[in-house]
Amino acid sequence: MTTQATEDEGLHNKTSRSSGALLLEVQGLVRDFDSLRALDGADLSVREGTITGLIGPNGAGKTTLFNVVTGFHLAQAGRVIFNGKDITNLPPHRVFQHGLCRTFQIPREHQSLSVLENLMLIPPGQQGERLFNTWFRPGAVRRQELANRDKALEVLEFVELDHLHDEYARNLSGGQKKLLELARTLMTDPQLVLLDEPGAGVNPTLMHRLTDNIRYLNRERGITFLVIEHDMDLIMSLCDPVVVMSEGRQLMTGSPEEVRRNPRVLEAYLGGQYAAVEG
Ligand SMILES: Nc1ncnc2c1ncn2[C@@H]1O[C@H](COP(=O)(O)OP(=O)(O)OP(=O)(O)O)[C@@H](O)[C@H]1O
Repeated sequence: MTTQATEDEGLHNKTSRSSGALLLEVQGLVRDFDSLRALDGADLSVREGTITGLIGPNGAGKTTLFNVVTGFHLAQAGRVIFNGKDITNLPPHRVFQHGLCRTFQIPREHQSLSVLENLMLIPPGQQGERLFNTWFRPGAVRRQELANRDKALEVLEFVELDHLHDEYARNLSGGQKKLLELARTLMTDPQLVLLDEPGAGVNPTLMHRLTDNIRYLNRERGITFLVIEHDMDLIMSLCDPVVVMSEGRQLMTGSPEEVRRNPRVLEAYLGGQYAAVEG
């Protein structure tokens, strides 16, 4: 690639990162657990086309924010706007139908189902689930099952788990389970995927595969990502912008470099993870 092309590409990325439409807006979220305020007026924006990072010290409220945005926990105050629609406190399956998917810090695979079956469970509005269709339109149900299976196999090939399609999900390694989690989100053609610590417990080889997949899906399929991660090298190389949370609210948003240099960010990490940010 020529220098000019590289520069043009850099310019294009920079422009799209700063000017893409707002896809997710989190405004003033509050969530208490008994006397503990886990989210204390949390704000966050994700622009279309970005891989946005979400960092912060342990207990900052990152996973709680994911849980509230995706309907797994109720917000006590604040709003979640996705694609211009208010989705605050919708149940998880309704959030999912809007095109917003997530993975979990600890993968939630169906252990006693095969890898392929784990994916075939996913698509919303499966014809076979509706009693009317099962009785009166068995052909349509069968066609959809076959289409789901084809799509599942295609997704498994993409994440390079196709050779394990018949394996029980419980037998996968930690890294393979993370890939399966990503694969599950891809069954729905999502607009935004929230990844909760995709790198945790994943060996370097699978980590490269996972980050390559995320970059490809972002660039070629237009999927936007919001990524919680403690591995600062991964965040700094994959994400732009990076949002920093501390004590239940946003501390700052900036480029990886701006975040790395901000003294308030270092201060927030003092007492545990200073080295991780600095390094
Ligand atoms: N279901 C829950 N019940 C009670 N307290 C909770 C619950 N979920 C989270 N918390 C508390 O809320 C605070 C924020 O937790 P959260 O998991 O959102 O932080 P985090 O930034 O994701 O941390 P980490 O990086 O360690 O995963 C913590 O003090 C945590 O103990």
